[in-house]
Amino acid sequence: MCAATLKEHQHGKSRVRLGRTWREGDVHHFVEWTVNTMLESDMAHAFQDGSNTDMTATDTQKNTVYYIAKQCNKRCSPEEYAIALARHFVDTYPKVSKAKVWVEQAPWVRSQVDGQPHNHGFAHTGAEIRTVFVTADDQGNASVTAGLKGYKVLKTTQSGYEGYLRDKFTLLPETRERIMASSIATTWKYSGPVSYDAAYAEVKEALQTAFWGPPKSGVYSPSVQYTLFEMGKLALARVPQVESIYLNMPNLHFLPCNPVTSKFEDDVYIATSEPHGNIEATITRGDIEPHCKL
Ligand SMILES: O=c1[nH]c(=O)c2[nH]c(=O)[nH]c2[nH]1
Repeated sequence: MCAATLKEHQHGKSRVRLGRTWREGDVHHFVEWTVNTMLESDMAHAFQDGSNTDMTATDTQKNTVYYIAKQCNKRCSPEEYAIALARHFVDTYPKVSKAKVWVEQAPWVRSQVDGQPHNHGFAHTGAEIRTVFVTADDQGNASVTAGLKGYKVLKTTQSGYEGYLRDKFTLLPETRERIMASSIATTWKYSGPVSYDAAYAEVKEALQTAFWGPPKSGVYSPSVQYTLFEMGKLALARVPQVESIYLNMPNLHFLPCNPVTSKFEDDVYIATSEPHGNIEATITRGDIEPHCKL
């Protein structure tokens, strides 16, 4: 084998995604961070001799990302969090000479319902796309289908999932307290001409209101399925020209996280998008009274 010199080396964990809530009474704060770590350390022997002695495994680094988020028990900036994490690595492991931490914060902002800031509802800014599908035939008929996709919404409480079939394949614990998050894709068909901008705004507001509920108390969701139907019903109730509405709502999971020595207290979550649940339905006009009278 030719002579070779090992130059710079480092090892870390990439794309560790976490959700962190801080509950200040009824008002919840929420961040979603994607964290990358890299450790420069005295680990040449791992590359050269195949010995892993004293190595801080990347799995350990990943667990520490969640652990330090748990330790941040007061609302903090991503900078303060990253400093605490980087310091932890150099202070805890003598072989580590430098820790590098990158954090990306997802653009979740507090939502508004009825012009009021919501206690526990959040919307992702910027990703929403308005869609239109039109047909016109040679008989003078036309149809207009409007829509919205990539609209990410989240609530930190007032969501659960219980009572489902259990068999040997079922591992999911039942809960009445979880984060619910989705990226809404929806299309709705108009029965005739309408003021399209105003109708779009009204449908969107109906979907938001049924998802988050009133600004102070929210509304309990027993499943994405139930909430989806409530959303569709409220859109039909509020905008008479909407003939039917299709809603697709992935269940973007934020899983309870037990960071090493501490217990889950509805505070630190493992953010995932793969795999995710996927729920959809088409709702048409009938004699329906929306439960959500808002
Ligand atoms: O609201 C939910 N609906 C489901 O169909 C489902 N399935 C699952 O595992 N979690 C959930 N949550």
